[in-house]
Amino acid sequence: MLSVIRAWLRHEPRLLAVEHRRFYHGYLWIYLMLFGLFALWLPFFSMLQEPRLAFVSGIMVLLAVLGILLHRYHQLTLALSLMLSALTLMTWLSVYCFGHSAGYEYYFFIVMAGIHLAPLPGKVRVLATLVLFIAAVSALWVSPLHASDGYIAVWLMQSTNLFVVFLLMVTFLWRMLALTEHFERQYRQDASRDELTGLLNRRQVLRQAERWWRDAVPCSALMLDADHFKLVNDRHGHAVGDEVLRHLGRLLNATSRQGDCVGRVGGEEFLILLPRSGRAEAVSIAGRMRSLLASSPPMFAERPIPITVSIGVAVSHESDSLDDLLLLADRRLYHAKRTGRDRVVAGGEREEGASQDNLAEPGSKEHPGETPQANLAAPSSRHHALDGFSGGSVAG
Ligand SMILES: Nc1nc2c(ncn2[C@@H]2O[C@H](COP(=O)(O)OP(=O)(O)OP(=O)(O)O)[C@@H](O)[C@H]2O)c(=O)[nH]1
Repeated sequence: MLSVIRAWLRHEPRLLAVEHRRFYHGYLWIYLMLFGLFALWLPFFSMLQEPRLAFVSGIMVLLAVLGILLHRYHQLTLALSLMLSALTLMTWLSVYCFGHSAGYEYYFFIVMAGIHLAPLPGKVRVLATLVLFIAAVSALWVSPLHASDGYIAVWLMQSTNLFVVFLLMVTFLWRMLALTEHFERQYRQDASRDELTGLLNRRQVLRQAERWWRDAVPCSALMLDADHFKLVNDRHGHAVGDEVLRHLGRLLNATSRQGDCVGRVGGEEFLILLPRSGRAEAVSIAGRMRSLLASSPPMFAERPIPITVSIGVAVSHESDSLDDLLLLADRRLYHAKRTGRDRVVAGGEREEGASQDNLAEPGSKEHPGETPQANLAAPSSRHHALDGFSGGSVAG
């Protein structure tokens, strides 16, 4: 039962704008605490033989339940107005009955915090603060200075109220801060991840490359592109194409080592950075990626979807700048595509010579003037003739 209530309360309001999520969770917490407070006041006021206040507390408990329900179903402003009005009224009546030395006036500060931590328009905040101020002053005017005889010691009542207000205020602020931190971390993570595959996105992987290059960390770059991916989309549909990309992402993650950096930098193009790895190790990892894909292809309707990848490998000591390194990896990827796909190209005399010729116009007939640099600057738009598959190989 408790877990059902907890799950119901913890339900993430996806339909809410992101800037309102913190407000939703933080205020739900404070509404629950107010519900508890009103529920405690009911027997407390009955004990003090204040039937009017006990009766009002009962009504406040019901209003708090209503406020929580409204809030839970995203009627945030309505719930806020209801809860803050209820607390103001309750505070006003308590000050009126017990006098303004019993500590009830402190609850006006909770209302004040509730107004100013909510995402309300500036004018509404000013107006609400003014109304609250008038309510607070009028309560002090009409109430006696000291709690009348017959109540528990005034100092005890005042201290208890002060304690409760401290508790509410600290919990509220702590909760709002914790939520702010939590959501900031989540947004930062969302901003650095590729939504489809969960890998790093283009900006983050390039940022990591810049960091390593600046710190002179030797590394290899693997530029990987799915072969004839358009055919997968055309034959099986875009949703299956997405699943294939996810599968590829998982596979790249599985084959990379701790500390490697794997990102999706274009539609079906991935960049893998291997710090402190030479050419031999990079080629071996690239080969492992290819063979793992061959042995565990993505499945659709319990049938494998044959897919291969082409990979261009470049090593940092071959280049004078990061741009050059990535450009070289991209050229080799392009060369792998031109020479049959389903292969790793990692440099070497034969490939370099051939690639120089080929790369003078790398955009091919379909994209005259497209350069590998253009491929780096924007998600892949490389198109090639659909020449037949050739057996996998490692050139270099
Ligand atoms: N399903 C899916 N398809 C995508 C996504 N991003 C890009 N694509 C598709 O990927 C295909 C890329 O096609 P091309 O650039 O012609 O490349 P290709 O068919 O893989 O051919 P080669 O790279 O030459 O082997 C296009 O059809 C895009 O629509 C994506 O996020 N999901």
